[in-house]
Amino acid sequence: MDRTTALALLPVALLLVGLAAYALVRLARAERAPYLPKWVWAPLIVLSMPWGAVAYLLLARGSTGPVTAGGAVPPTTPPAPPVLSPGPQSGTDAPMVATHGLTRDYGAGAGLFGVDLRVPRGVVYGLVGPNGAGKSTLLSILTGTRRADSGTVELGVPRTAVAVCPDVPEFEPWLTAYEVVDLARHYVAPRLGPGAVWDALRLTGLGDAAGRRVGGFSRGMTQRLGLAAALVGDPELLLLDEPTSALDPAGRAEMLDLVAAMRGRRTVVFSSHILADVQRVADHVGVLRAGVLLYQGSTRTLVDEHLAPRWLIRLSGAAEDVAGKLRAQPWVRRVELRDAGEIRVDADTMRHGERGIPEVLASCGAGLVACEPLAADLETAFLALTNGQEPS
Ligand SMILES: Nc1ncnc2c1ncn2[C@@H]1O[C@H](COP(=O)(O)OP(=O)(O)OP(=O)(O)O)[C@@H](O)[C@H]1O
Repeated sequence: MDRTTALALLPVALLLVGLAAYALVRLARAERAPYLPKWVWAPLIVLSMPWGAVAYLLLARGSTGPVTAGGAVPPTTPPAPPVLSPGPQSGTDAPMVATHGLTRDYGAGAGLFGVDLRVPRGVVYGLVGPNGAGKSTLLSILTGTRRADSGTVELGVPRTAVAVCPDVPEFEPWLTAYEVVDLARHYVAPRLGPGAVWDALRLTGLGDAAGRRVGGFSRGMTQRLGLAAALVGDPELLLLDEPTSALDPAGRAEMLDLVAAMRGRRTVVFSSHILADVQRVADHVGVLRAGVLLYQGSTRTLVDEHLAPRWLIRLSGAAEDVAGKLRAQPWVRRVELRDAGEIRVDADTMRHGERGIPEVLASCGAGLVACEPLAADLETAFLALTNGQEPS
């Protein structure tokens, strides 16, 4: 080869080497490679220049795309890149979701401020807060559809193992339910067969509606379809925005059972304004107010911490004596004498009640039927934390 030909071919050679180098860098940074192990891709890229590099870049692009709303329809415009430092974390104790100082300031006090979220693996995590607390902002940053001003998000799984379901999922009205979920399968889990589509439809109670066009679906059915589309890829992390908002009581109960059954197998983060629902299925809870995470941890602990020091006493005989003696105790705040020998007592502290009530009952020789602390619920704890602001 003469010098002139060699010089003419130099840019092409540089381009091929550059392409291979770029593919190798992408491969090295990827958590896992599409279809083949990483150690197979590396020599393939080098030895079959440029075809190995081209094939890798095309396939990798398809397999690491953004998580789709409802897991079904690819977004028409790419979402703004969130502040993300994904990378799976090692060890079973590593949280499934961890944010560090997540901030999105909309101005005038609205937004999200320094949120350090920790979602352990395998839990059902309920996100609650009053109107405008920042729940949607937080969820949309986690899903990658909104950008944070500062802070980071770490996910314990690749983004391909994350599925999202918005509160009002939207689908092309002329598609059937089967086609919607099948489309999601093609996009997020082509390795799975049509059986996965049927499983997801049946699980969400849409097996009989598989052939119906979704344009005629009610809001509740559309919400279930969104969940089916999200579940078809067998995600490890499921992010649900108000999953029960459009459902009637029976549909809500079914959806909650479905979510509860995922505990241990998947990690579910869901926002809800129905605190009874959250208390029923969420073993962990995060309480947001004005963009600040006021509490996160076990739902049980939150409720227990706000147990009202209040007891219900049932007596077999006349309760007036006992009520009178209780009123005379310095640690008793309030005594309510009810019909049928029932007394409700508010004490200063749980400890005072636990010790003082049995003493008073014994000193009166009262015929005791029952004496039980009145359980607080998540609503009580929530209102105490948020200064009486209603959840929304
Ligand atoms: N794009 C935006 N630009 C400016 N302000 C916004 C924007 N999005 C949300 N906000 C404001 O940020 C605050 C938090 O909103 P966000 O929707 O995250 O709260 P939320 O807890 O989901 O409320 P809701 O329960 O009412 O849906 C609100 O005051 C809202 O008005």
